[in-house]
Formats: sequence, C-alpha cells, structure tokens
Amino acid sequence: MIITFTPNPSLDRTVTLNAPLAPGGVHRIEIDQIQPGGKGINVAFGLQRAGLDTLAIFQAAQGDPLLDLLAEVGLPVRTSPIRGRVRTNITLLDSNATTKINEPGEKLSVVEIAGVEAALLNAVGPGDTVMLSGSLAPGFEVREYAKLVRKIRHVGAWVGVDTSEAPLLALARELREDEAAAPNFLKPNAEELGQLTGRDGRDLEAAAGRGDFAGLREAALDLQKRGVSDVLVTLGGAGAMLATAEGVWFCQAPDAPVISTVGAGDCSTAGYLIGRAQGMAGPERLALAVAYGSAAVSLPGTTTPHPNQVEPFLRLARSQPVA
Ligand SMILES: O=P(O)(O)OC[C@H]1O[C@](O)(CO)[C@@H](O)[C@@H]1O
Repeated sequence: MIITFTPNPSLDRTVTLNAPLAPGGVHRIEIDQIQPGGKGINVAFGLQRAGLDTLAIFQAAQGDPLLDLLAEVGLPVRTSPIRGRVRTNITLLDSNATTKINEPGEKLSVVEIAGVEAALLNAVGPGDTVMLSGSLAPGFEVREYAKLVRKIRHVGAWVGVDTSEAPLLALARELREDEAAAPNFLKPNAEELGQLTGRDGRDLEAAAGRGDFAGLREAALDLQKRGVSDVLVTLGGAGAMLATAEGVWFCQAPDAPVISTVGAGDCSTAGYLIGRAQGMAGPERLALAVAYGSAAVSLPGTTTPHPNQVEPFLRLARSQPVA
C-alpha cells in the first residue's frame, strides 16, 4: 500500500485569462476550472491511475467541496475532521506564463493536528510506502515532517518527503543532528537541494544547464551520507537527476507542449513511486519520473496523467550515468 499524507490540501482553481497578466490591469476569465489539489493528493491520483493500491490522508470538514470532488473520481481517502474549510489555491494562466497564488490554509487546533496525524499513523504498517508532501497548514510545527519521519520509520515503513521553505529548512536542521530524522526518499528541486545542503541552488541549476552535474551530485551524496537513500532532484523542463546507493543518473526531459506546470513535480514523484513499486532499477525509475513530469505539463490545470498519456514520453526518456 502507498499512503500519501497532505498536511495542507487544496482546491486548485485554474483561470485562463483573455490577455497576458499585467499588474494593475483588468483581466477577463475565459476558462475557470476547479480541481482537487495538494501535493500528496496529486501523487495519489497518479498512483491510482496506474492501478496501484493507494490511500490519500488529509484533514477536511465533512461536506467540504474537496471531498465531493474526490468522491466523484473515486480516490481512496481517509480524512480527519476540522472546523475550517480547505484552502483554494489559484493558478493564473495566460499565453506567457503560469502564475500560482497559494492560500496559507486555515489554522488548525492542537486537537485537529493530533487527529490527522493519528489518521496517518493508524493507517501505516510495516512494509508500507508513505509519501509526505507539501506545505504544512498553519498550526503544525515546522519540525512536523522530521517528527513524522521518525515515527513512520519506527513502524518499519519506507518514507519519502517533498516539501519546501520553513518545513524543509527545519528538516535540514534535524538531518544534520540525527540520522533517525532522515527519510528514505527526498524530492527537492535544485533550490531546495541547495537549502538542504548549504549550497547555492541557482549555481547548481545553472551548472546542470551547462551539462555539469558535479555540484548536484555532490549535494545529493551529502544527503545520502546523512541517511537519505534516494534523492530525486527535479530540474523543471531540463529533466531530473536521481542518486541511489547503486549510482547517479540524469535524464533529460523529452520535449512537451507546456499547457500547465502545476503538479508536474507531484506527477514525477508518482512516476518514481510507481517505478519503485514495480521493482524497476534506478535508471528506469528516473526515466518514468521524468516522463510523468513531461506528460503532466502537457495537460491542463492540475491534471495527473494516465499511463497511456505517459507512454509517448517514456519512449523518449533516457537516463545517463553521472560520473
Ligand atoms: O502545499 P503547497 O506547497 O502550498 O503546494 C500546494 C499546491 O501545489 C500543488 O500540489 C502542485 O504541486 C497544487 O495542487 C497545490 O495548489
């Protein structure tokens, strides 16, 4: 079973504007779409569409519109009740760019936080895979991911984390002090890898753009020394790098028409987890992660691809060893 935990779920509202976004201007909405969102929920969609046994865990009030949308598509979920509403994150699409505006989410009480964490920990058993994804709703401590990683590893499950900003920095601090806080898997982008390892992420990304992966590789190996076994570094339209105990590889992203980049990283995570569940070796897992990301950007809004939409990109994705 692959369990995803989304401590700050969202409704994703995507509006397509009639003209390029101009600060201070008046814009008309041409298309307005609402979809379920939040990083762990997006990952669970990808897993479900690939036929894997998955469960998405998060908090939501009874009757929240997010639950209705998820019920319509039949995603297996386990929720813990809260008083507030799930946040709405807005994506503004124009012919030039994707602009994302994320709400912080409503503050959770101590009881609500304990409730959703209990829902997670009660669901996890030895041998499960658990993916902890996204920001933390206000009320969670920034150290929450490090605490949950320790508890989940203690149960004997494999655990991955994909987060950013304050919770990522808190995880980085704990990783320096205690190997038990290390997840089995991390999915940073170059900037986040820089933050995790005390490097300049922009330099790492710029060097990778010139075909020089030494900095990224060294940073990923630093994380491995602190107990993280697999590090998938997503590099947007350039592709991704994977470091495991078996080696380090880079896979260039196949060309894809870019419709919406929202959720592409979550789809790469889903691709990675699907490859792992299917027993693929590192280079194949990396290629699948990259192909999922490419397929995702070619779809509107926060849409997770089906395997048949990934297939054309997978045929073009080739992982190369990074020396
Ligand atoms: O939890 P965060 O970092 O605010 O990100 C949530 C947003 O990211 C996404 O999960 C896409 O990665 C959206 O579905 C959602 O709106």
